Amino acid sequence: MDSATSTKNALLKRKGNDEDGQNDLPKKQKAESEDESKCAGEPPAWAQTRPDLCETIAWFRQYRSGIYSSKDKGCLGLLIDECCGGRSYVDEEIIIIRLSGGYGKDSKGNLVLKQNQTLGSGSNASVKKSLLNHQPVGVIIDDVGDRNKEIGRTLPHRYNVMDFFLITHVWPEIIGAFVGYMMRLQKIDLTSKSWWAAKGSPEPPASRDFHTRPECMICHACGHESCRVFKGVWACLNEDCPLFWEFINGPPTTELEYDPVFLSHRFFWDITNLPESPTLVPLPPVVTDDNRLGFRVGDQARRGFICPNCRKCLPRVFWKGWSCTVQHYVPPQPQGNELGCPFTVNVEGPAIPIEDVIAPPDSLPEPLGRRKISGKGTTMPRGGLGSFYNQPRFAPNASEPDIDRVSMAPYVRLRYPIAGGNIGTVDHIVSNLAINAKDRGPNYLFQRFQELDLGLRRERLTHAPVKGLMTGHFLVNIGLPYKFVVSTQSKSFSDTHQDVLVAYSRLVWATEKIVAESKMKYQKPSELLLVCYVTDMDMGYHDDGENVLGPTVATLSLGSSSTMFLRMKRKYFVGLRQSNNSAPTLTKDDPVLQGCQNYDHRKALKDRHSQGLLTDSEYDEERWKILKSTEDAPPIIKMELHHGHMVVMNGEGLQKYYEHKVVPDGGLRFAVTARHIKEDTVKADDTWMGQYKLPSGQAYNGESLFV
Ligand SMILES: O=C(O)CCC(=O)C(=O)O
Ligand SMILES: [Fe+2]
Repeated sequence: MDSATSTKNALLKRKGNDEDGQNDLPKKQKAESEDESKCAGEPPAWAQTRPDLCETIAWFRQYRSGIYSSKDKGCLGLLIDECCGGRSYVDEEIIIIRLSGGYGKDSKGNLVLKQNQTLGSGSNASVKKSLLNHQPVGVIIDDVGDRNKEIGRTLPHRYNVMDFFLITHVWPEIIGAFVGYMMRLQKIDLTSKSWWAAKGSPEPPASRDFHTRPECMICHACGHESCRVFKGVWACLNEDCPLFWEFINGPPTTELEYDPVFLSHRFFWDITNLPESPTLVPLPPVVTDDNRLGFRVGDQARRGFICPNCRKCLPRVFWKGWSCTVQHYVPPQPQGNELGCPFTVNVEGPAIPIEDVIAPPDSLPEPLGRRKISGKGTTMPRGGLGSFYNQPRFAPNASEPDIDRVSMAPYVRLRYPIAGGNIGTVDHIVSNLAINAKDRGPNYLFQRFQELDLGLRRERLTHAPVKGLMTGHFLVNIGLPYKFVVSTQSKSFSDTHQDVLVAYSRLVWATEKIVAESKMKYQKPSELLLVCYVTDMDMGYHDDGENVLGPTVATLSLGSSSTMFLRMKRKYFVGLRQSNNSAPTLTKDDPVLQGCQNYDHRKALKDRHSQGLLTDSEYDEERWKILKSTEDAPPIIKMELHHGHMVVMNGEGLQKYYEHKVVPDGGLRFAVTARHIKEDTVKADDTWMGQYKLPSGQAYNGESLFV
């Protein structure tokens, strides 16, 4: 047995003896055992939240399960957490863990295998692929408490990158009542000491035995060869054999322990001959004038890097660039390990000209009447009214708008009424080249929004499926705090640059006009949200929050184009609500909106119920007969939003019953949204932040600013 093996056995033994009378130990022994519970070094990369890790480590873009794989290469990365299985084992160079799939919690909350596993599909097939291909697999170890149970040591951080490993064995076992698979991995680099080895443990041996292999035996029933995995016992490991998991000499009398040779044997790999040598951790780039744009808004803009000082994963959080700062975290994010490191990669540079993000317009505006519906595959029209009208591209099933060239001239107004009574209206207000080029108009604002220090950053979502998940875009909130989606630190209107308020005044003009027509009471916007998108950023389906908002929401688009979709929320479209994997329930107070699934039938039932012809339970029973939780509602409105355009959603029902999403084109784009926040939803101390009176000279009149 080499010295590495004896350390390991010590580790294994200690795992079982954790609480064994530590207090009675003599001083020297106690100090040694305290060292045993600490790691010898620091990980090459670490993160406090899973999203930070997944945005930074290219071989582990897996937000939920423990295995990340690619279709071609198989398993690329895995996470060792608290539930790696009963017979799991971790030492300085070897890891033995279960494969995933088929596990669930029993009545006591223990994770148990609930069905047979196979290697035929999903992540288990990817493990097999990596085994056969000698694909390096990156491993991360997670410490949820103050000590990872598998390794028996306190790890320095929550998520810790270990190293690259190769999968050496995959075999089936009986786990509880079912067949489950296990795998053994060996660290690729055997020359340097692993950072997770015990503090004070010896260096790895200089020379290694690469010849010894575990003892193997051939099963007389199936002819398969299986190696000795467990100490003192042997069983056939061919799951198709009648003698599978039948131990010769009878079932083991004690708990199974790994055979020392199975743990200690090592394979030699010529690293240069492996299929590829991926990068373990990405170091920060050197940003130059030549490559700046790519990091600022292009292909590299969403990459994460490792801080060279403290090795923290740095996802792109700030519009200005990458920054290793405690401000990445907002309560209730973990507060530990905040090193206050000053490292930054700044990507600020000269403003990107508007011409670079919108294609040059082919011509001046076409006469509005000559509209052609474009065919499939045409590219997004850019550059103003002329090209927009050449290719209006309404979504299939989506409604066509009424065109109004007068009431908001020189803007053209496309009005989408929402079917079914009192829901509301959506106005798409189309600008043109002349409007965009006017003094302090959209072209100017696009430039200024890049030059001003607006404080744009990605924020942690408050109701995220994965803790720490960030918005897919940069944002900053002005005026009253708007906390529906993210807990944003708001800036008051009085602390906001005049140029931002120029955008605000344009939205005030648009909303005043539209609300006046609707005969609703005008509620002035008291909040302004600036959203900035670069490559790969978007905003999925959401509503803006009918409980905290007045009924009017208006957005000004600046820069690159995008498409906005509006659809009925699923629970109203199908009449059933379903959260996660739970069984569907009937939508309470189903309004049965025009355009929902089974409208006629559902409406007839609702009418009979409200006339007292059906009791509550009869109504529910009848609904269960016809409602099916099938698909999401198709979008009823699809709007192409180009530079300078505005959208006004007016009506509470639009946020309550409908949801919208924005799919940007990929270039730099700002969306400026004005909302009225209900004051009773804001802390009294904060109300001053939303107070703002446009000084004379700042109100927009539809042409240019009054100056
Ligand atoms: O990007 C946009 O145009 C709209 C953004 C939006 O829906 C929002 O901020 O809630
Ligand atoms: Fe929105």
